[in-house]
Amino acid sequence: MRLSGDSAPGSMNSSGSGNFLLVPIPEYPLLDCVPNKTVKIVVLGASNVGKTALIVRFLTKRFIGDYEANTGALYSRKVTMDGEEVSLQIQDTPCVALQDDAEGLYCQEQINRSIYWADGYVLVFSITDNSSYRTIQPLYQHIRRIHPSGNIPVILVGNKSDLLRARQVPAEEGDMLATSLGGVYFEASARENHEGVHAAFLHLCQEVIRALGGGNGEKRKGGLHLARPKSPNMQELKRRFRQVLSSKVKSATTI
Ligand SMILES: Nc1nc2c(ncn2[C@@H]2O[C@H](COP(=O)(O)OP(=O)(O)OP(=O)(O)O)[C@@H](O)[C@H]2O)c(=O)[nH]1
Repeated sequence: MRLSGDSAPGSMNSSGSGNFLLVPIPEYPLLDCVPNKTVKIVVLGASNVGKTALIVRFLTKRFIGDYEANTGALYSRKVTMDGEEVSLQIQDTPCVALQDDAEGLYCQEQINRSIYWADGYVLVFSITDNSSYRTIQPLYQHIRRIHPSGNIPVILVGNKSDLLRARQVPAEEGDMLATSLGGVYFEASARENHEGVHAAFLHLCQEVIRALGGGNGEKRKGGLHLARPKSPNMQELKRRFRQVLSSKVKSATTI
């Protein structure tokens, strides 16, 4: 589906006009995909922490005030990193939740598939919501169960850093947790700042490329075998585009 701008289906140029471009990944590779350089990232976290807002901010530099609870959209973009073209694929996911006993994690099958599929992980909590922070450790353990061996490129994002007065999670705790997971902590505000969000995604992309050894071959062997997540259907995409193009656009920053 081609909505605006000059991108071929399945690709997004990192430069260009201020048009809002979110293009679904097709089920089959397209000719303009960058061979051997695909970075697959999944964004995970509890409800309402800003997963969709972060992705939209990263891809478009914009913040859209309200999002419907998402069912898991997959976005594609072509970016240039360190002078090389990379096909970046970002999977948004429905929320995960702790079970009542706070031991286990409720994770839809669709999310498990995304975890298996991905090369890198953005774990998001809101600095204003301690329970979303407490979800991160079990979430990481869940990822580990799906990928029992090997390096797991991960970043931890404490979102909503603009809401300082409502802060429930100190930055030091975010730092410590990220370190214990083998990742880096970023505090960001999808609402107020593009740079922080961009820096976080960029860092993860670089980690993924490093972990894949510059190529895109068969990465982690073993673990569960789960099929690639499905692209969102056209109806869902049309709905999301309408939403994005509606008057709810709060910021008119252009790419
Ligand atoms: N103040 C503030 N609000 C934010 C920020 N990021 C997101 N929000 C708001 O938080 C709410 C949830 O944002 P979403 O992006 O839908 O969060 P999500 O994690 O995808 O939510 P689920 O679909 O429930 O999983 C929305 O009302 C956003 O406007 C932020 O950085 N600061």
